[in-house]
Amino acid sequence: MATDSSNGDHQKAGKQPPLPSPLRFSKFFQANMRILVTGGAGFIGSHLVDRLMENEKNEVIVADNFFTGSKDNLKKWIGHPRFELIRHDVTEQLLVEVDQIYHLACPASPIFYKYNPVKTIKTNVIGTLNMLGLAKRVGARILLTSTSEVYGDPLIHPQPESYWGNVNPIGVRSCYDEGKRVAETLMFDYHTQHGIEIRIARIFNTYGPRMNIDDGRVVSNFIAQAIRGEPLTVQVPGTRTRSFCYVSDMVDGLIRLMEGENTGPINIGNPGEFTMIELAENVKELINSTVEIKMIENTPDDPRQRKPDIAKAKELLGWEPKVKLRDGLPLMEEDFRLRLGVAKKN
Ligand SMILES: NC(=O)c1ccc[n+]([C@@H]2O[C@H](COP(=O)([O-])OP(=O)(O)OC[C@H]3O[C@@H](n4cnc5c(N)ncnc54)[C@H](O)[C@@H]3O)[C@@H](O)[C@H]2O)c1
Ligand SMILES: O=c1ccn([C@@H]2O[C@H](COP(=O)(O)OP(=O)(O)O[C@H]3OC[C@@H](O)[C@H](O)[C@H]3O)[C@@H](O)[C@H]2O)c(=O)[nH]1
Repeated sequence: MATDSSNGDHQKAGKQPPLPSPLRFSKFFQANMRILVTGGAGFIGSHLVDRLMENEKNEVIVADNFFTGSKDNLKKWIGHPRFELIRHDVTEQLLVEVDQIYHLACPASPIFYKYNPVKTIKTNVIGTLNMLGLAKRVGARILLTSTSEVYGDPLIHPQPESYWGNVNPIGVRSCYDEGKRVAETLMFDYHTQHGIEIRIARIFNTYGPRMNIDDGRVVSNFIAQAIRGEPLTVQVPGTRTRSFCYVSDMVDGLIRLMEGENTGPINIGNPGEFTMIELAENVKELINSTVEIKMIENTPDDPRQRKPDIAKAKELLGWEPKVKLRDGLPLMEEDFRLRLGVAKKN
């Protein structure tokens, strides 16, 4: 294991950050905080927007190309005076005046990020470069949603931030995991070279309401299958593990990271670890005990195990997840039943 203690945390920039807008220092007028959320029409992004909009001092701008996201996720904010939605692809430049940038834009489900791998890596590399260029011009603080996938198929378990990972650079997942690794590198290079204030969250598998029904990720697949009375498709061997974080906990962690003093990278995830068979059994028990569990083929390079070490998040952000898997699944079930139009039988 590589244990370089200078792995990003508290790294001191060589340069002073660019000055934020003069409005920030205006004597007589308390400006609202302008916040850009890229990928804000997606699953995590739209929950983040909900939370940011609760604060009346925030103006929120969402930039999204709607590849996996949808206006529907933001419908309650469209037309609100503190909210703006822009159809924009982050691989192109964006000129807006903001104080903070939450940079989430990137398809997250393997079936979507593998669909057009060249576009995925462009989104991660050129998209992150563009957002860093914007942060540099306007003096904004920028947070990147990186991923547990930077640890690849991890040989250290659970994964601390100091672990450098075990990633296949030319595999079918590389457009995403190597893309995010480059995005992290760009964040630190802009921080060191230009003094940009950066924050990096390494997000572990997150679930909750508003995931696309056809998203393809395991929790949304199993819940939709259980509600429809279809077999739960467990990919072989069924002993792969993941640790699932409910979306409200995730949003709380992201905001704490943005508002805190630490650059990260910081793992944000729920350390409760489950095999895919265990997950299927939980879904079966909670949602529909009549469905069967069906073993199906897996995809290449599927990480064998994943569980976050969240000691840093606890210590530096005062954060830990509150929602257990067995409490989060029924909350997601409610939303899926509404969207699928299938009521629960008593
Ligand atoms: N959900 C998870 O389990 C998880 C885990 C680790 C990291 N993350 C990261 O969190 C972020 C959000 O994930 P999510 O689960 O909400 O995914 P999502 O697919 O629901 O949301 C991604 C959003 O980004 C938009 N987008 C994609 N490419 C874009 C582009 N080129 N320009 C502008 N918009 C673009 C999509 O339309 C969508 O609204 C992603 O960066 C993802 O890598 C998520
Ligand atoms: O129907 C399914 C779907 C998936 N799976 C299994 O469930 C596990 C999790 O797969 P998912 O597709 O949900 O997500 P992964 O953990 O592979 O990737 C995710 O990791 C973190 C994020 O960056 C992204 O959201 C995504 O890349 C895998 O072992 C997969 O083989 C099933 O058993 N059945």
